[in-house]
Amino acid sequence: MKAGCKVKICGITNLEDARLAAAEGADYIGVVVDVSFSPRSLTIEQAGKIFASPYRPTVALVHQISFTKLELLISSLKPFAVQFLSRAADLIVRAKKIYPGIQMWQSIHLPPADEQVNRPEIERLVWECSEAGADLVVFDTAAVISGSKRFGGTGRQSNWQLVQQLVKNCPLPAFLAGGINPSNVAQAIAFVKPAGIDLCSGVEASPGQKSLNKLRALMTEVRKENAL
Ligand SMILES: O=C(O)c1ccccc1NCC(=O)[C@H](O)[C@H](O)COP(=O)(O)O
Repeated sequence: MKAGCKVKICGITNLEDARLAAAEGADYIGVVVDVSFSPRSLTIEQAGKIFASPYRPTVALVHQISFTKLELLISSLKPFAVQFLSRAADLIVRAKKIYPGIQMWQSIHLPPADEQVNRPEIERLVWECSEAGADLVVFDTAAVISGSKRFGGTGRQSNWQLVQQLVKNCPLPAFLAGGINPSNVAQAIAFVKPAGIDLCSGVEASPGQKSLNKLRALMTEVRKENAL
């Protein structure tokens, strides 16, 4: 991975937003596939056009997927990477043998900043996915929204002091996600020093629709930080 903080714009639901994110300078785009608790989720069929588009390496986000469904997803979409929102060490071991050219990313969820964290458990998950052969981890926030637990797309920050330590000690490249937006992205990059940032709701006009102004404001801040 080249120097400078990478940017993944996630929760892309349509081709125009994929084009916009690429034109504004994002490095990756993310599409949530068949995730019941996401308002931005697409079926494999709906996601096909975005994965076939030429804009940016595209990551498929999945939750509690079977190996058979994972094979179907990979053969249909040919993603740059698969990002697992639930624990997936066993799937990663199997998938790496059959699809060595496809990156396997693991989301690791922390609670919102004002809640207690089980740090040894988080460190164990990092170790587990590293041993399994994952290429990258994403430290994201899980939170209860409107009565149900959401593993991503929450707009909530976790404890960035803790993430700073986790990133520093992580054996894999680590991205920061959760509640990043144009007004806090400079602090996120300068303080946590992640290999990349991953965001969704902070650059939207409404759920599932990206905002050109917010994307542009975000990328201006990222470029300033990357130039320091
Ligand atoms: O975006 C969603 O709707 C979503 C729902 C369930 C799981 C993951 C989801 N998005 C994945 C992402 O990678 C987001 O960029 C990440 O969770 C951060 O979201 P946000 O706090 O909205 O920036």
